[in-house]
Amino acid sequence: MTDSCLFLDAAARGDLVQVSSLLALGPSLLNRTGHSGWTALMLAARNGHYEVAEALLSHGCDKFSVNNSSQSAYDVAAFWGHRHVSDLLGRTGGGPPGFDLHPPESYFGRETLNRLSAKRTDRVWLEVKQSDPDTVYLLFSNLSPMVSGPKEDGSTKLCRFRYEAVKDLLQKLATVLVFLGVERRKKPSSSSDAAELLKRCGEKNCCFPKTPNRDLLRFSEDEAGVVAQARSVLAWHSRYSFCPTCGGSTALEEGGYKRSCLNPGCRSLKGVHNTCYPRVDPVVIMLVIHPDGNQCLLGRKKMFPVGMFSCLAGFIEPGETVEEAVRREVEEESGVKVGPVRYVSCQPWPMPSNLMIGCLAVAVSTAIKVDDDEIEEARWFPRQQVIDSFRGTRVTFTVPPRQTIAHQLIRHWIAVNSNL
Ligand SMILES: NC(=O)c1ccc[n+]([C@@H]2O[C@H](COP(=O)([O-])OP(=O)(O)OC[C@H]3O[C@@H](n4cnc5c(N)ncnc54)[C@H](O)[C@@H]3O)[C@@H](O)[C@H]2O)c1
Ligand SMILES: [Mg+2]
Ligand SMILES: [Mg+2]
Ligand SMILES: [Mg+2]
Ligand SMILES: [Zn+2]
Repeated sequence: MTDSCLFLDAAARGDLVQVSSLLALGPSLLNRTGHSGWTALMLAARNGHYEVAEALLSHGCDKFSVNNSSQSAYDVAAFWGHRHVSDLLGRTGGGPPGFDLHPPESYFGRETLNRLSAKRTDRVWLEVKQSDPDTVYLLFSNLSPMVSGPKEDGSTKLCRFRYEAVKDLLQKLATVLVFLGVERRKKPSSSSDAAELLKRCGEKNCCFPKTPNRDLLRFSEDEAGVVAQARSVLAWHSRYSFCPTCGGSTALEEGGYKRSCLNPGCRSLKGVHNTCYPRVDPVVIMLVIHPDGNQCLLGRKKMFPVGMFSCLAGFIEPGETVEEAVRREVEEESGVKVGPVRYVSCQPWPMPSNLMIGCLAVAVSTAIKVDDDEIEEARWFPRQQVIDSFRGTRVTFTVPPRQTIAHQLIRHWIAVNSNL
């Protein structure tokens, strides 16, 4: 083996002693490249060898150089999930311009409220807060929030009300009241603010939108998180009005976060039962990457807008891990077999109450056979074709809207510049 090969091999194995001694003899080895343009730093990054990466950096190696697939060492570490190494290397801008490496905070995922869950059992506190002139109320009808807009740019805003405006509504038997929390950043409140809110009660432009899938994507990030929380809890109330254990009537408790059975003999009253609390359904959503690293698998359901392709997704079944659910759903829906699975980020999806668990998954087979019941078509899309779709140049298909985790996962893959 040449010194160059020995050096690259030692870096890939994480052999700090050999890396250091070879460097002492031949400092020019530092930025030497081997197969496919990989440097020692990239190989150390690939296998998560922190100390070797640190030593190479301290000798002044070029951390910005890229291999034949345009990956920097940072891209390699980030793709393989070696967070400690990618943090060490810092952001290098390895992905194409316009593609951020870190997946952005998810739409529906921002927590602007402190839920103060401990206060849910404090009836006196809740009652005082109910009539507090500073308390803000949001109204929902058939799980749609009352909004003003849409404005010219298509965005909408939640209509906010004060106690005076809603106190009659609160008396109605059918009204479900949920305590969402207190604002983390207290906005400077002024009397004119309160007057403004009251005035909006009769605002002409307010309405309850009818198409949740589209209309719920029109909020600011701050409001989307509140809408997701409220809508999922209300959806649970609307579907679980009777006790799932005995079919008896139930009463709202704990600021709208619990329904207790009114039948004194019911088993659900003994011990803690998840049937009494709002439910969340975990769903895996995954971008499957071709074994060649340069294509991804996207599919379309019949109901999708014409030309749109998205990540495959499916409900996690009882007794299943995230990884197993990813493998099962991908094989069911596309016939493709999946090996390694890595979690990327998640998104609450309030239609009605899913938690989308976003993963990258590496395929170990490539033949596609779709499940016709669910998927109309699934295809391998080359990286460049996906980039073109995002950029709006030579568009051959459309990606889902930016508010969806599907969109963010695909973007993330482009940014990490994967080439296995
Ligand atoms: N945010 C996003 O980017 C995004 C993208 C894709 C899908 N989604 C959401 O993910 C959800 C699941 O995806 P899918 O439809 O492909 O799942 P899926 O592939 O598991 O198929 C859905 C079918 O599974 C059955 N099912 C099993 N458990 C269920 C449960 N708890 N609730 C409802 N149906 C259940 C039903 O027969 C249903 O028709 C969808 O409801 C969709 O709203 C979100
Ligand atoms: Mg599915
Ligand atoms: Mg399923
Ligand atoms: Mg499925
Ligand atoms: Zn019961």
